[in-house]
Amino acid sequence: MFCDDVWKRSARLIRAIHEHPFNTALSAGTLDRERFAFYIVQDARYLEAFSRALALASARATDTEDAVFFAESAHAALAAERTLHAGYIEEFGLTADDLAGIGTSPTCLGYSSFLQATALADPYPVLAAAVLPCFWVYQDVGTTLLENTAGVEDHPYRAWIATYSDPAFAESTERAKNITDRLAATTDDATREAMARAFFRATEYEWMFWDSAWHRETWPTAEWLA
Ligand SMILES: Cc1ncc(C[n+]2csc(CCO)c2C)c(N)n1
Repeated sequence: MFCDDVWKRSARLIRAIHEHPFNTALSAGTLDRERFAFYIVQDARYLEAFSRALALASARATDTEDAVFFAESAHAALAAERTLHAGYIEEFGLTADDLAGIGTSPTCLGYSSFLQATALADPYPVLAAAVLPCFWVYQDVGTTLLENTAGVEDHPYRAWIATYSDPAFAESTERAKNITDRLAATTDDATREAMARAFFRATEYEWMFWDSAWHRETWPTAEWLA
């Protein structure tokens, strides 16, 4: 199956995501607020782009059930997750001015642009493969975080962990995998190869997204603009 194959081929990258200092610190509850705040702000921007890519997947879906799934996911990305983000933004005491002053990072823009370009210019099966790591990687990381933090009281990132370890979320991941497997099974070799490349690229961006939050990535040229 396509999904099992690309997941296996991503094993080293997935391990690097689990072992990334951002995620080990998140798990230990020692992740500093500045890094998490940076992540949340970038993620809120990413989610807007991701939601548009899912809405386009819904519009382009050839199967009505798949269209429903992508439309619901587009809504969930904006609604449920924004509640989570709004909660943390309030907790960190970030004002509208603070948010406006935090530029979109190169990695956030890269991942968002990649998804939107794929949504607009690539075959529909490639788009399905490109959005899959977003579901799968978070479900995988969320479940591991829940296992590792089950006994911890008052974990500062409990709400984040609960969102991604929710069984309903595992169900969405299964749906996204089933859709992608079905599309891969019924398309040609060249498109299947493009699907694998899109899956790997998105998974690389998932690692980069955490890494960019850890380093609070900025534009190296930012200071040269007035
Ligand atoms: C960089 C980044 N990648 C994936 C997710 C997870 N995620 C966001 S929306 C959605 C599906 C619909 O709820 C999922 C799984 C995230 N938050 N940030």
